[in-house]
Amino acid sequence: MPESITVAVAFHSGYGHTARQARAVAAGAASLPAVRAELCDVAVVDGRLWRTLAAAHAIVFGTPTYMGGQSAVFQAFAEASAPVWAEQGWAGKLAAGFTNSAGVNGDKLNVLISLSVFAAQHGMNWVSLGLPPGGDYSTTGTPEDLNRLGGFLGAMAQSPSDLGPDAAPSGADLRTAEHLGRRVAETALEQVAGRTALALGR
Ligand SMILES: Cc1cc2nc3c(=O)[nH]c(=O)nc-3n(C[C@H](O)[C@H](O)[C@H](O)COP(=O)(O)O)c2cc1C
Repeated sequence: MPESITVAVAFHSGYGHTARQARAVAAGAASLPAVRAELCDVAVVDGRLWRTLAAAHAIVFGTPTYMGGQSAVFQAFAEASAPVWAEQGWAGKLAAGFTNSAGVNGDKLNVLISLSVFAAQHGMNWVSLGLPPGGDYSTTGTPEDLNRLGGFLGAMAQSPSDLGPDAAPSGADLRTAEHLGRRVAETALEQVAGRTALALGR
C-alpha cells in the first residue's frame, strides 16, 4: 500500500463556477484518510501538470459546458495529451468527470460522454456518479437532494447565468461533486489494495 493515494482534478473554468465544483470534488476525495487531492487548472499546460497527472492514481476531468461541448481550453489540454496517449501513460488509472452549465439541461450529458470517451482513449477506467436521481425525478424530491439534476455518468451542476461563482452552483450540486470525489477516492483505495494483494504493479 503506498503512503497516500493521489486524486488529481484536472479542470478548466472560464468564470469560476466550475472551479467551485472542482474544489468540491477535491474536498470529497481528500475527506478520506490517506488520500491527497491535487487541483490542476488545465489552462496552464506545462511539465508540472503532466508530472502531477502521471503520478496520480485517478484523474477527475471537469469543464464548463460551452456551446454544448467542453470548453476550448479543456479541448486544447485534451489534444495536448496526445503524447501521453501514444504511450498509454494513463492506462489503468481511474477517471471520472463533471460539468457545469447555465441551463438545467444545457446539453451537459454531451460533455460527460465526451470526457468518458477521452478517458477511454487513454485506457482509463471510468467511475460513474453512483447516485440515484433526486430533485424533480419524483414528487417527493427536493432541490436540496444529491444529484438533483439526475445524471449517472458524472457530476452535473447548474449555475444561473446571472449569478456569480460566489452564489452558484447550488449547495446540492457541490455536495454531489463532493460525492463523486469521495467515490473516486474509495475506488482508488480498493484498486490499490487489490493490486497489492495480487502483487500487480503500476
Ligand atoms: C461560450 C459559452 C458557451 C456556453 N454554452 C452553454 C451551453 O451550451 N449550455 C448551457 O447551459 N450553458 C452554456 N454557457 C453557460 C456556462 O456553461 C455557464 O455560465 C457556466 O457556469 C460557466 O462556467 P465557468 O464559470 O466555470 O466558466 C455558455 C457560456 C459561454 C461563455
